[in-house]
Amino acid sequence: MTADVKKETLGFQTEARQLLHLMIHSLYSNKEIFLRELISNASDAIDKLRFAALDDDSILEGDGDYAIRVAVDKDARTITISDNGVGMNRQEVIDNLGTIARSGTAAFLENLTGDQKKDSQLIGQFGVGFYSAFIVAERVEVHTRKAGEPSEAGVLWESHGEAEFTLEDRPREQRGTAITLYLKEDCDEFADEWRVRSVIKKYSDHISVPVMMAAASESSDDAEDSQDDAAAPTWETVNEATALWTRSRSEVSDDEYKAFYKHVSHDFEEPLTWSHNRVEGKLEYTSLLYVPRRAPFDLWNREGSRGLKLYVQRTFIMDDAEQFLPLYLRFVKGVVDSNDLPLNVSRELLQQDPAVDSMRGALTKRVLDMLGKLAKGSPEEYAVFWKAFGQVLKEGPAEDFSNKEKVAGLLRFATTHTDREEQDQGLDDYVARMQEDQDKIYYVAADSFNTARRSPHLEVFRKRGIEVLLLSERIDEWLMSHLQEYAGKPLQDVARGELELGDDEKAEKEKLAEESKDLLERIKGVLADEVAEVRASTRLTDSAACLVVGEHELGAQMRRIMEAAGQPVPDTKPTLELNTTHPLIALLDRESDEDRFADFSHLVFDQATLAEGGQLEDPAGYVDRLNKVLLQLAGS
Ligand SMILES: Nc1ncnc2c1ncn2[C@@H]1O[C@H](COP(=O)(O)OP(=O)(O)OP(=O)(O)O)[C@@H](O)[C@H]1O
Repeated sequence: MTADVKKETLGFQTEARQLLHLMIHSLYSNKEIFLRELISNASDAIDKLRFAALDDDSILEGDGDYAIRVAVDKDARTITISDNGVGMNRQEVIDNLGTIARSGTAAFLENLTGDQKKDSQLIGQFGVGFYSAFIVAERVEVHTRKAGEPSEAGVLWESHGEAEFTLEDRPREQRGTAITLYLKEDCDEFADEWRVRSVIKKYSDHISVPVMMAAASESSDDAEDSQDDAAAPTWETVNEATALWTRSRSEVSDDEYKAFYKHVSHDFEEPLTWSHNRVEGKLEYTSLLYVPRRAPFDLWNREGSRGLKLYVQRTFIMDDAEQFLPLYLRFVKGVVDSNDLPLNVSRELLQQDPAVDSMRGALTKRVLDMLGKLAKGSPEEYAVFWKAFGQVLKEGPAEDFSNKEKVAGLLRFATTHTDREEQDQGLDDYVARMQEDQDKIYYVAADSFNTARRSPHLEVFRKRGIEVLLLSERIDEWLMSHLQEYAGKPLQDVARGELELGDDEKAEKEKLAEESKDLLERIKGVLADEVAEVRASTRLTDSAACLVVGEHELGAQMRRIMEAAGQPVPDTKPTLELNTTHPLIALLDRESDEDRFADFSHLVFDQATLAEGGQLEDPAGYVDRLNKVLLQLAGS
């Protein structure tokens, strides 16, 4: 018979071992969370079974009374969490409790610094799950049997949370999973019934499955009594046990909303804000949407997990239902519970269902309104949001044409108004500060904040006190190409096309062009290969020159990004604009030596390229010419 028992010892996957080690050593100050994690897993296991039973209820073996039971034994110093959920077979136990298969894990582990304090914050972002048992336990036993399989299929998993675990066959009458923690010496508070009750109330009230403990009157500190109770306890429900989103808003406290967020998001931090709504009418559904405080590791991974937990008439259907929100709102977490979708809905069906489309439209508006409210009501919290998710929101105008204006109102920028790197100015702020005769929203794009801020293109704007948005993120120029206007005001790149800030400017420009006609032509002759045109500038006050691209051409910043990505870019030349009042340009005008004139012209062009953060085609040539001029000036 013993041959059947098949006990084997297996090693944890390296990453799992790392995680275990880290967890045990860094989450010490927050021990009680293990209970939340294990109850959360038990509730997920029950949700999964409930869902599987929609197809075939024989899997329930006649027991549809779902419950999670928590039993403590003070003398043995154990706590056991059992559920009658789906359970696991041998292979699933190996896969789930010996490795870490979740996406983002690798990224998480790469981010570890070895600094305990920092790492424990990281782990908070990551969600710890089953392994958190080892924060309080020196040994953990998992006895489980998959629903629908015979009792002989039961498996016992056991580990001290170090390098290995063992696995053996152990029949189990009851389907589902029982996890027993043999508590560390200084963790025996978790074998105390009242302590455990209070932790359950704190974290698991919102879980829709009853979490039960032996009735209070029956368990006592007396060792003998608790043994008797263990034989036939009367169980009573400790948590609220109604799905939180089905309750009315006025009945749910902020703490409950926060606890529920942690359950659905596996985030340790509190959410920034949330929105809970019941919709009645043509479509009936309830949604509870949260905005997290921090970006998950897989935010930039297009296959990363996103989407909402979908329930149909309170039955859990799937995680990560991404059809209910657009990609640029992929940071939103929460639940949607529909009364209209069929219980057997699949991902494929969701894609085709017109009800899903209209829910998506409404949920998108909800999220945008929630963000709008946050921005208005608590700008500091909104700044936290913007730091974490601003770049994702910038994808909005391109992805979601119908909400372009709404999304644009939520964007935040650095501008010349504050001249600080913080992106904290909205377009509404900008529009409110616009000058009387100003009809455009101006921006400059560069590859860093400082390059943008020091751009020669800004000179005339600064002189006239006209505000300019300072853009320095890769996505910005692309964003602007989709945004085009806000509040009826076109967005204008200050480095593009001909600039006329007022009527007087036009006349001035014509005058300048006329006066310096010869010089401009002379330079154009020298730089014919580099520039499309040379003209007198009204943009500059301090700098000698700047480059300008055509109204409909690729911006310089976009061009650099595309080149860096190895993408083909159209072969167009910029226009060189000169500040004809600048002493250097005056010097150029007086230069009669043609060679020196050519060197000077190239220098001016190269400097204009450098000032906007561009790369020189021939940096060595630039250095040669510059040195030549310097030596001449020094008289040698
Ligand atoms: N009580 C349980 N019943 C059935 N399966 C379970 C149970 N507890 C854990 N598992 C399985 O083990 C897997 C790993 O659990 P773990 O808590 O480490 O991660 P997770 O639940 O996937 O992620 P997180 O804890 O961050 O939510 C689960 O996905 C689930 O498949």
